[in-house]
Amino acid sequence: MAEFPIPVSVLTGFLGAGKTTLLNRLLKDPALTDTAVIINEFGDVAIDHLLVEQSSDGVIQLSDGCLCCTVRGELVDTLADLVDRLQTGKIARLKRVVIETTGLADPAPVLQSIMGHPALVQAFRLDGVIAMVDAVNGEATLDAHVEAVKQVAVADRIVVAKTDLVTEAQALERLRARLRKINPGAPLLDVSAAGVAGLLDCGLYDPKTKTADVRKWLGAEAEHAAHHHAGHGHDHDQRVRSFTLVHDRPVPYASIEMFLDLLRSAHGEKLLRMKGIIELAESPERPLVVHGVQKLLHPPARLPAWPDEVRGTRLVLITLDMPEDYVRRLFAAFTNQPQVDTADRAAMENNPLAIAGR
Ligand SMILES: Nc1nc2c(ncn2[C@@H]2O[C@H](COP(=O)(O)OP(=O)(O)OP(=O)(O)O)[C@@H](O)[C@H]2O)c(=O)[nH]1
Repeated sequence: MAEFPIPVSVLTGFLGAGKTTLLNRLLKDPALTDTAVIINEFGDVAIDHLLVEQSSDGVIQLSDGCLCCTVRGELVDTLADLVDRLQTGKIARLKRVVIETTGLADPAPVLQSIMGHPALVQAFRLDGVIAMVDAVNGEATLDAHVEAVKQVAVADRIVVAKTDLVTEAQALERLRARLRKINPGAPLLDVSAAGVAGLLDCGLYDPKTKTADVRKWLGAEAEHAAHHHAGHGHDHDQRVRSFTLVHDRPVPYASIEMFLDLLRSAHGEKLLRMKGIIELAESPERPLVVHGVQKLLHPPARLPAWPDEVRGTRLVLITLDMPEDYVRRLFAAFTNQPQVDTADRAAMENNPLAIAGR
């Protein structure tokens, strides 16, 4: 049987970045037995060579015990089908699902289709997003396609592949620096060092151990936000911003809920990723971990205790073309922080909370 919710890892990366190559290697690790691999292909993207044969129902039992399926239609249907097979005993065990997305995909809709589905959200939980970047073509891809920048921005882990093909060490270092800048919270791994241990179980919150790796990425993000300069070049990268919202006192749940609702309804598609820890007024001893991708918020989880001595609310937002000033004002309004009045009229007019006459 399976222990629900089953962790789902999403492997993204541009066309030819090396996703299938890495996946084939990872699948040899005994830790990945009873894993279902779902290859999310659309349109005329070539069928991946992982699939040696097609079975009538689309699910193949590989010799090592893994299941493999290609999705041409709805990912949701395939996942629901896996749950059905488990429950009817057609599949004996299922420990994990890995979804390899098509190279052009924005991973957010994939994540949303799982986490936004009332039944699937019971059966599956997002473990993490792994983005692969090709060391040879990475820079050009990031320049040409904002989707590639988004893939990197939402990732929990970034893997640089084909480093063996790069002859110029400086070029590789430049790419690494750029990736760190787009997403400072995610560890950056060389494909040669990327194994199951570093890539899976990489989500923010682990329901088994009831712990969250909050401190690590919050620290990195905060550091990044503090040193974020306009920089130069890389138009797409410039559009991606990360910033941290901090409040030192407990916040009522209703305020946080309203803040998040407004933020998502006004700017959902600009909010690439949000992660954070919240000190609730109702129960300040047990921090609330929130974790979202675009409009979608994962079911918030409560930690049994604070991971360290730092209390308060810290929310990190990774955004694309989002007016930071608006978000800061909105957050300040909900956390009752006195607002510093600036001459930024546009921001005030855009603020649904702005009180007339003030
Ligand atoms: N030298 C070298 N070649 C690699 C590496 N990783 C992948 N490749 C090669 O790059 C090509 C594309 O790799 P795939 O693993 O198919 O890439 P993919 O991301 O799955 O590609 P799509 O499914 O088309 O998006 C293949 O010819 C691989 O053999 C690497 O680390 N080093």
